[in-house]
Amino acid sequence: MSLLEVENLTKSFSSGRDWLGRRTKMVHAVKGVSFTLERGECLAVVGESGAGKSTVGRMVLRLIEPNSGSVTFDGIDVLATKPKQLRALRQRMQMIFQDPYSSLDPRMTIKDAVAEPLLVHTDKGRVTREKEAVELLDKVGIGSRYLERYPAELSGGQLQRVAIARALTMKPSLIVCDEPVAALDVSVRAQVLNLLRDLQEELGLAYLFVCHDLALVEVIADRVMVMASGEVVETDTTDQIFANPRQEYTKKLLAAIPVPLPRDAQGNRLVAPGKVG
Ligand SMILES: Nc1ncnc2c1ncn2[C@@H]1O[C@H](COP(=O)(O)OP(=O)(O)OP(=O)(O)O)[C@@H](O)[C@H]1O
Repeated sequence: MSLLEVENLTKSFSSGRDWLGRRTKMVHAVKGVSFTLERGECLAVVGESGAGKSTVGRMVLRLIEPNSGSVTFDGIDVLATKPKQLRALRQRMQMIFQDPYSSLDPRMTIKDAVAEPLLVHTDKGRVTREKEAVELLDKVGIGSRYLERYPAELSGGQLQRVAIARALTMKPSLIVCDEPVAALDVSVRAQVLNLLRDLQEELGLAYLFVCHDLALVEVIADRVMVMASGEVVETDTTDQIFANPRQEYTKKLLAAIPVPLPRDAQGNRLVAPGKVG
């Protein structure tokens, strides 16, 4: 049994209103998407803007309710869970958003933000909660001098590290990463990507990695699912997608990568996973 099994997910949104204010136009954002994700695996979801990538990621966590289809996480039918059970389940499948600032409470110190899930979901005492938060922050490269600071006092890269630490507090086995480095300065993207890669290896995490930048995908993903207009175009190992894309759409996406990826004379990539930046 795979960690995550997604079958035939479909989602339409109504957008636009007629002269009476009634919603009219339907956007078919996701049409019959199926895939699996193994424990410890990174599956990238790529495609142009509007392809339906984020909607798929959010439906897996039921942040968006699908119209139809099924999501099975660790044998549990996610779409059938009751609110209390879903809250518990969401601790084991977390999400990291593009904008780390919006995922953190501006009035909470960094240490409290990371310790908060332990307060809400466990009966651990304050000392233990704070100790675990400090350890996690250290693991993501946030030193002790930032513990009592507020989100507004940190850079985008530091905030994304904090958001990652918070996502790890409850020891999830799956993290949906929605464009986790897109909003960061180019100079810190590789560092955060490296961190995600290292954590994946160390903790055996599975990532559903929503990303429009194929250059990043090649570094972190084991497999790639290409989406266009709400549908899956092709899914294959990262090496196959880059070396032998089967679909024209995938070939066009690859051709649009602005800087050719560094390769040796045999065509192998020179930047090994986990060695970026
Ligand atoms: N809440 C919503 N209401 C109406 N339409 C929506 C909503 N969310 C998404 N859509 C539409 O669904 C389609 C897929 O959006 P989605 O954000 O999943 O695409 P994406 O591939 O993640 O693109 P991007 O990288 O630009 O976010 C788009 O046409 C989008 O406008």
